[in-house]
Amino acid sequence: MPILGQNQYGKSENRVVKITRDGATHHIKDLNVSVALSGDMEEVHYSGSNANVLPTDTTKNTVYAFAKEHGIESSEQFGIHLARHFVTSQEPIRTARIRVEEYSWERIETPGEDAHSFVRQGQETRLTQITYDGSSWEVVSGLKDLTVMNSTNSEFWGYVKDKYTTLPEAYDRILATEVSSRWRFNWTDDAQEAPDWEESYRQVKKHMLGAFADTYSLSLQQTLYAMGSRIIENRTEIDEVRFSLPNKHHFLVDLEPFGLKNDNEVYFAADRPYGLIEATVLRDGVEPRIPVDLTNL
Ligand SMILES: O=c1[nH]c(=O)c2[nH]c(=O)[nH]c2[nH]1
Repeated sequence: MPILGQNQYGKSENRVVKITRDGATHHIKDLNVSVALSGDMEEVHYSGSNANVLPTDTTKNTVYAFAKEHGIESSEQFGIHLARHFVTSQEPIRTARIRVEEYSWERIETPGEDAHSFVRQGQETRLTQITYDGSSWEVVSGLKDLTVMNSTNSEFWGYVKDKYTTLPEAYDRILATEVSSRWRFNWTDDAQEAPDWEESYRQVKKHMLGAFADTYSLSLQQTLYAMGSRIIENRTEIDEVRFSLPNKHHFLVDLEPFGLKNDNEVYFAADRPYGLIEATVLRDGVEPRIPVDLTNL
């Protein structure tokens, strides 16, 4: 008889918006929450017995009920509450994995006292993934779609050249990328004090952007390592950072045919193909756990 391999189930992409009303000042948390549960689920696959199956519909309801009962302090805190609930309340459920995408809203400043108008931020999407097996936690947070550019302080030269190489060496180029990153917290058990998740996110983003801006870059690889190192060196709660950085190439346009000199001013922004630079930066002595392919996380 064929054997059942890894399996998980749950409701994906529960869109939950929580408004907290502090008088006339309102606060928004806007999340996309995906629940994946696993445990003693052989029977439902082998015979169709649903005796161990908490319906995916119930997992959806739990997300909404928890938004009311526990509030949404941070994506991480919310995910931790949910994961703990599923594992501790249902015997057959051994592991819960909660993924959260968070969309941020910026307040529209108005002259009056009211503070209930918002504009969706066009910047990054914040991410977290919580995994709980009843004894230890793994929290991997991150972001995607954070587009950044340096209009100078980037070079690329001295690379290998073979008979197919045509790329001219660049001594002053644009460096642009759309950052996708994940970072793993070293908080793993309830006995340790949990990090301040909101402050941690703000600081990680600040260090990431600071290192991108400050690094005089000889390659995107070097910039990536600088960004990761800045986080590891400044944030003791984080042991591992992974980046996937598409090199958003900007090619100088040849304006000679029009009798014009292009003095590093006019570029063609290519969307594909793109160089894809990916790496993990780790605290010394730590084993990597973030998957190599971030699209799987
Ligand atoms: O920063 C870069 N790294 C590369 O590996 C590379 N390869 C390439 O063609 N351009 C670049 N730029």
